[in-house]
Amino acid sequence: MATIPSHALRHFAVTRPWLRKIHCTASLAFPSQDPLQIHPDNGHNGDANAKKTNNSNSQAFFPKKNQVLELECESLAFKGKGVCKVAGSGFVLLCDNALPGERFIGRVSRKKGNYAEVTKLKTISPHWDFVDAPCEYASYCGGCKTQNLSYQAQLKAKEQQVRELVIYVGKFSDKNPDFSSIMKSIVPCDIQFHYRNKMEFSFGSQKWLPKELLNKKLEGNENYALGLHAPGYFDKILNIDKCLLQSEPANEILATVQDLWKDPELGLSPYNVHSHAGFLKHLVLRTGRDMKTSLPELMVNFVTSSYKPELLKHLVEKISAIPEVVSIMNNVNSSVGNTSVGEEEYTLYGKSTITESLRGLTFQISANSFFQTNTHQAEILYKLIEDCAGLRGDGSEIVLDLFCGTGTIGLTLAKKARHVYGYEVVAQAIADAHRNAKLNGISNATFIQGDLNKIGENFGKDFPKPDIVISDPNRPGMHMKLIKFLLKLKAPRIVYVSCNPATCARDLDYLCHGVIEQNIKGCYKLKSIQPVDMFPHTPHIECVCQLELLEY
Ligand SMILES: C[S@@+](CC[C@H](N)C(=O)[O-])C[C@H]1O[C@@H](n2cnc3c(N)ncnc32)[C@H](O)[C@@H]1O
Repeated sequence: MATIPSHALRHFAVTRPWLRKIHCTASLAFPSQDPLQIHPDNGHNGDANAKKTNNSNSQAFFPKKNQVLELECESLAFKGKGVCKVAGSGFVLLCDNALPGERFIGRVSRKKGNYAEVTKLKTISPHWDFVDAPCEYASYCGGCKTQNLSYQAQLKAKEQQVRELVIYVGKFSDKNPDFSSIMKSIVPCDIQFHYRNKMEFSFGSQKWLPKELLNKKLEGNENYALGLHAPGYFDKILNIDKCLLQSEPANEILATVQDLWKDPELGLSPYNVHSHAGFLKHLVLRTGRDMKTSLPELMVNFVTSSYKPELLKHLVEKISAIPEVVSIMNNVNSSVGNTSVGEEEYTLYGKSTITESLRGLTFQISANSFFQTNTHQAEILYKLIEDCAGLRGDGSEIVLDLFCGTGTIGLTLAKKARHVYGYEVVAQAIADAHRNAKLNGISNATFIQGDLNKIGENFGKDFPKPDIVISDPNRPGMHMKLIKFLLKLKAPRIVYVSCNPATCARDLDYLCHGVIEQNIKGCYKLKSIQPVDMFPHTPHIECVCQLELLEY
């Protein structure tokens, strides 16, 4: 199963080979042709010669596993990895935690076809836009990969990534005079810390320490850790006392739990993912807002392997004394799986939901409901979606909200529409969407549970032809069945919201240029693509794309 169509990759694989790793549910198979082959009619002849040079260089140089190299990072790519080259060679090596302009010594950890991965050993000279990372864990924690890159440089790197994907995977030529008006500048997030309304911490029996601290002896239950998973490990936890991405009251709760939970008198133990013994699995902190006072209100969710409320009593007493805490929940997940969603849920203190508002609507959020994790930037994102949807506001239009989650996008559009139809695979999210509609007095919205990867011939018969389709898939993007359905449906407008610019570019290519291998014509014109930074310091990029049906 592969995703990026061969015609796009012929060119792109040479300089951006990691794109071959992007899997999705589309059914096209990646051809077994040599990805280094540059085809003369690939539509990017302007660059072909440069890439040929690059190609021959990269073939002349091929590093061995464990080889130590001096490298320079040129840009950031997929998952925030640095794109690096050996001086004088076009060969691409990807490195975690390498930033543009940085020169460093790295060891080849993995060879992958026509590129390799390296582990950074030592920085020779730092990157162009170095800033001191405010978080003490930034160098070790896999969450904020770019905290010591200036925010302006982070934005530039994200914008460049989207632009390259749109050109090389989406096949929208930057020589086209409309290109600069289609490709919008990234919308920055004006709150760069404390923006996350949800954080999930894990308890573990193996504390992870970075190499430089390894000689610090760990004794007794000092091995117990509460924090974030060490990058690349499912069983090792980086112990942390605070996270600069979450709210201040959430940090107060984390610090209170850290102070207390290792006390042997409480009899608490972390869950061991190997032996499956132990009680505490996760601590999930969610920040909402009191609708009357606009002050923060917090939910604390202890995920445990069994239901033993007496063990949590002391923690609950101390945490409930923090004024912002309005809800303490206990999700019991007795399976060997280590997710935070329990098969049973108990309220240990206060109410079972917290509230938040978005575009003037109120949402009730339970421990396991999906809600956009950066509320501040979600306001901006949803305004952009509304602008792109361009509803007339006379209540005559039908909106189809694909991958609707808890219905937030569709509900914010409902007041201007005749009817909204939402589709989503998770039953709980559909139940939340109905609850949210009721809570906001919205009666012109229907939410239906269904798997959009498995749509059949009858899909589309249960709702009238939409005037506007909103599609907001998760990272794998849209399934080929859904692409074909949309190309047949021919709704006048599509707003494609994406959290993965690579699969987004691929799907835009299909919708606008067709699926060449299957002799299917595209029928949309890309009007705009707007990158939005929802998560500063992380590699994530959101995009809002506006597509209009071509007139024949
Ligand atoms: C990026 S979220 C968008 C949620 C929502 N539009 C919002 O803004 O809150 C993607 C949603 O797609 C849903 N989803 C994933 N795969 C799906 C599938 N095959 N069929 C239907 N929904 C799916 C997920 O459960 C998730 O709620």
